[in-house]
Amino acid sequence: MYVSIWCHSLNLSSRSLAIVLVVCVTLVYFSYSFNACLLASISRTLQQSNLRNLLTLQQRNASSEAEANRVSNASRSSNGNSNSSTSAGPSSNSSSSSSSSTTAILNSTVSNGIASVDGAPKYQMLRQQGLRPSRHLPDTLIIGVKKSGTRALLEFIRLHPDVRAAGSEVHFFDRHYQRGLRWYRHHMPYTIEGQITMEKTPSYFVTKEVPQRVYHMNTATKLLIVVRDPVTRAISDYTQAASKKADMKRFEQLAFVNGSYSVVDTNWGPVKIGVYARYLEHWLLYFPLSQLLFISGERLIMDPAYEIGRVQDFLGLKRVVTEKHFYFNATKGFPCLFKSEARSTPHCLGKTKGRNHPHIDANAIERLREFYRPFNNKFYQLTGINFAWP
Ligand SMILES: Nc1ncnc2c1ncn2[C@@H]1O[C@H](COP(=O)(O)OS(=O)(=O)O)[C@@H](OP(=O)(O)O)[C@H]1O
Repeated sequence: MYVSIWCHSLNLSSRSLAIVLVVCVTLVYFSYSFNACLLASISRTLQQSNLRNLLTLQQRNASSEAEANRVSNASRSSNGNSNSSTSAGPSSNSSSSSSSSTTAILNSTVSNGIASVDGAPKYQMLRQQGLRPSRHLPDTLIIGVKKSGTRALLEFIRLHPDVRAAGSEVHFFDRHYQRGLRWYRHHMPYTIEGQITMEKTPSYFVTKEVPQRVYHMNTATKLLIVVRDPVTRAISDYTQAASKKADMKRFEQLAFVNGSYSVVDTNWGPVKIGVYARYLEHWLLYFPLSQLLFISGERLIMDPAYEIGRVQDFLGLKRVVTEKHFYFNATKGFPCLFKSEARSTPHCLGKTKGRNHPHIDANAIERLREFYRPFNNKFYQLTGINFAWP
């Protein structure tokens, strides 16, 4: 009645009234439906993530008692209890003075190797189910080798729901060691029980102090090492440096002493890093070969699923990341990722990965190959793998 009076007073015809009413009803209907959909979608998302976490936990609990031992091992050695290890240890000489200073740092900075997130409301649901997300020191490190495909490896393996990784290179063991393990742990992502914490800093492989420091953090740390033909690696390293410095000398001028190709400049970083055997020998003073996994940088490009399969086996993970997650992107010239098996969200590494290399004189390349050959052979012998670099 009021509407009719109102319409009369506005001198509207009954047709106009009908149109106004239809528009109003439609608006009310759409607004109601939109809100209902929004609420349903939010609630579905919450339920799914919750369920996924529960499933992950159940899977891990069922399949991996050893994994639980590993986690408790990590906590033990975080407490400075590295003597309880059954893995290969350093020679008594090498662990003397700096060993005790390391232990001092451990004792002063870490109470139990774990930082939990009590009080954060977003974790309330997980806590109600007895799951306590917390930050842990890494169980696994990608220690190198620079420019061999370490970023690709990390991006590929972190597709696995049981792997959580620090986003950027933390450089704890080579640059920030004095900040202590509490600082390091704070840079790790939150994990729930059964998830692996991972970090990659490629300079760890070539930094002298790092093997002993990792050993003192956790003797059971698993080490992933991507290696690539040292000549291509050197050129890649040079290409990266040249991209940051406009007046960089040519590769051939830097790789050899006095500009001739007779003497290789072994003090030049890009050349020096490629003598893998020298650095590996140092790591083997602290860790048995069984704790190291070598990944071929070449094969990581040609057949990423194969290499990621090996990595999952090595880490005791179910093979969740498979060939279904990869596709070859012809524009990029490299394998790229689907972030799920449903082949959604394609993703390639950024522009700094997969750069065009400058042309290098073939004689310079041949001379470098000759230089590396004995070191490569030594590396094959130490690892038991023939990488067949030319
Ligand atoms: N899928 C995919 N996409 C792009 N690039 C790939 C991929 N897999 C391996 N690579 C190779 O990774 C090289 C860079 O190595 P790193 O990630 O170890 O570099 S870094 O040390 O972290 O700077 C990079 O070296 P450059 O080609 O010289 O850029 C690549 O050859």
